[in-house]
Amino acid sequence: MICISVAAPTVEEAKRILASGPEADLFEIRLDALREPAVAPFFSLSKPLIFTFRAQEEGGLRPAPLEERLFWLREAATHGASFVDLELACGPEAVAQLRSGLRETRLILSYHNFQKTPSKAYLCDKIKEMVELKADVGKVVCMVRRPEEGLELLSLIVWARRKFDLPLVAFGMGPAGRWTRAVSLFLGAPFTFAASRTGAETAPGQLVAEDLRKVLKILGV
Ligand SMILES: O=C1C[C@@](O)(C(=O)O)C[C@@H](O)[C@@H]1O
Repeated sequence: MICISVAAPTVEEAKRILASGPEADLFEIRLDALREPAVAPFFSLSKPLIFTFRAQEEGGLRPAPLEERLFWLREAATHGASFVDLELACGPEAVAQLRSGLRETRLILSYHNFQKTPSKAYLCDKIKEMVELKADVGKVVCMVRRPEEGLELLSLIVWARRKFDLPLVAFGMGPAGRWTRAVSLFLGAPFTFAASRTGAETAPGQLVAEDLRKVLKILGV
């Protein structure tokens, strides 16, 4: 599945992207991008929604206290979000607090590293923590400099499924990681991220959804 990541300064603009994204199977609403965060206006759409209020340390577009971020994720869940995504680094207390308020909404626990791909052992520990904190889906997204790093990230998808039965989104950011965004789906990642159009990328190396769809079709997903 392709998830179009939507980082727009206003609700109107974000909704325009949602209305014009036929390639998307789901959308990620980046609340940290909105000048005035809101969740309710997004629920007129029939496609599943992920809400996240990304922490600045992991690529968020503005600083916001943890309490504010948790508040908006809880709001999103109350309105019927399919997923909420919180950084694992927020810690067990914040995760438990968010988790206790979820009904149907599934919890994504995520780890992003915009500098580098840490060692596999380190990333496996992060995934173990995600499992311990009862993530429904895990996510590990790191900057890759060499194709081998991309390969390591992809191998985590298989490892997490075999060892913990955890659906894991994992791929590499940056130009050297572009291929991993497509290939991750072959290895069982539940979804991958793409941009709505050129210029609307929310992370380095993101492909435009339309192009990604073509690649997947050629490769046979
Ligand atoms: O985790 C991810 C993946 C991402 O960083 C990317 O590289 O496409 C984009 C983010 O918006 C999203 O939350």
